[in-house]
Amino acid sequence: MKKKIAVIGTGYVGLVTGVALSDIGHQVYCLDVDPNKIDKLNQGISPIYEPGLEDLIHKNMYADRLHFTTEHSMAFKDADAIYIAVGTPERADGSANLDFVQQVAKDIAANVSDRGAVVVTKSTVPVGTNKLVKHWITDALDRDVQIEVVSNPEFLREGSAVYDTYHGDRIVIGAETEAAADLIEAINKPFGVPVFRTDIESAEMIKYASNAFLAAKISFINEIGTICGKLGANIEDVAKGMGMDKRIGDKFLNAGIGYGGSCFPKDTKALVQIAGDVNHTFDLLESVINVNNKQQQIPVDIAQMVVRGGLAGKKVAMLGLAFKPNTDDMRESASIVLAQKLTELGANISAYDPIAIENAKRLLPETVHYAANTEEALQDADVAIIVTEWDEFKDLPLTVFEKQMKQPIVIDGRNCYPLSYVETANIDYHSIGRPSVIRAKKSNQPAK
Ligand SMILES: NC(=O)c1ccc[n+]([C@@H]2O[C@H](COP(=O)([O-])OP(=O)(O)OC[C@H]3O[C@@H](n4cnc5c(N)ncnc54)[C@H](O)[C@@H]3O)[C@@H](O)[C@H]2O)c1
Ligand SMILES: O=c1ccn([C@@H]2O[C@H](COP(=O)(O)OP(=O)(O)O[C@H]3O[C@H](CO)[C@@H](O)[C@H](O)[C@H]3O)[C@@H](O)[C@H]2O)c(=O)[nH]1
Repeated sequence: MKKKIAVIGTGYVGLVTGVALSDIGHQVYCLDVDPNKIDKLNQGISPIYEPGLEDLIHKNMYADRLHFTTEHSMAFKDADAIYIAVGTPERADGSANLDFVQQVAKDIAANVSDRGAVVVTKSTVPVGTNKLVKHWITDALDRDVQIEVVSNPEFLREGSAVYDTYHGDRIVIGAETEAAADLIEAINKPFGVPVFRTDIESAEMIKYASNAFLAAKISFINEIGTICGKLGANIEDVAKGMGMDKRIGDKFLNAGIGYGGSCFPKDTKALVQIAGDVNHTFDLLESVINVNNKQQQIPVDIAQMVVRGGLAGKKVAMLGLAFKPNTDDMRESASIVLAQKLTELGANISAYDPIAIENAKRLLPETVHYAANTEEALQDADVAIIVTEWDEFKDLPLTVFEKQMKQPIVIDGRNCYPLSYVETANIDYHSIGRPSVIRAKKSNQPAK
């Protein structure tokens, strides 16, 4: 069943969704208000780094199934379904800002075909928003047009977004009517991903609850890691032993310097607000957020403790800037907080990331020097901090730290190397929730 679909917003979610929907055979019009993005896309250039995405853009543009435009009339004309995939950023109080969604609702009212359409919300929105969207559209309509709304939250991860779209664990469809749910289920059928149908409010909540639960798993393991560090236990083994219990599961138990990105930080805060709106204090989630904030301080504390004479005037190499590997996304990356704190302490930062440097330049202190490669970042450094676990760093022979640095002191915020390997190298190595390995003694020391 081939349909005409408009996807509004060509960011990480909208672009991947639009491209994938065209790839399974639909006629897709991706619309964005940013003409630069649309220009690039029309030249076959992806404005974001996402493995596999650009090839799919070329393939489906060539097959004449995938189109990019800033013209609402073109995107909305005869569309069976209109996907909303615009941002829902954080307001100052932590709640979700729905201004972009509301603007799209107005644009739909002004441009939707007379035969109507199903409006599908992919953006992460608070419970009740889809009904508001329907209200916004019908209020602004000057004609009698049939509009249905469907909540279809997105669960893709950046860095593996294309893969996730084809291999997701579930597609959640929250709809008011069977007919609207049937249409969205049929559109997605070629993906072969299991579908879970529910009411709109539950679908909206599934998205926030899922992200909050995953964030809680990370903060939990990070707290256990801190205790392990003080007691000489190894968080990696602890997580492995816990994860073998199928009820716990072995995913999302990697201790590190905390979660970042465009979703977990904002969605956890938004859920605290959503709960607050119905007079519930979400104590557990507030702790999850507090633990995450503390986690980003750990490499700074270690650096202050292990670099003789403090960090003022010292060269700190930061390896990795993106909030996770395989993305150029810098939103809420731990590197931002770290760079600020290190700069305040007078350190000279030399940073390297395989992909995210251009985006980093807009967010990190101006004094940060950007190196062309790992070796340059490490050259004569007094301490190195691994922020993002890119394969490039995980595959690095540890002798590079020995050779390049003034003092081979490595603070690994992502536990990239097995301790057995570190013990063969001539470096001081501190990681998260694992014993430190110190050059002179080469004996295990509990991390502070
Ligand atoms: N990034 C992710 O991994 C991810 C995963 C699941 C869900 N989400 C959710 O999906 C939504 C989008 O996230 P994103 O990361 O793709 O955002 P993004 O910032 O990368 O992209 C949003 C796009 O929408 C465009 N836009 C804004 N207003 C518009 C309008 N009125 N009309 C047309 N285009 C408009 C912007 O120019 C931008 O290109 C958010 O609600 C987010 O929480 C994101
Ligand atoms: O064991 C782990 C797993 C992840 N992280 C960190 O958590 C953050 C988020 O990672 P990940 O979930 O892989 O990336 P996102 O692209 O932010 O994806 C999350 O957020 C999206 C937006 O809502 C959802 O769609 C996805 O399902 C959800 O995984 C990153 O900073 C990771 O470094 C850890 O610290 N430890």
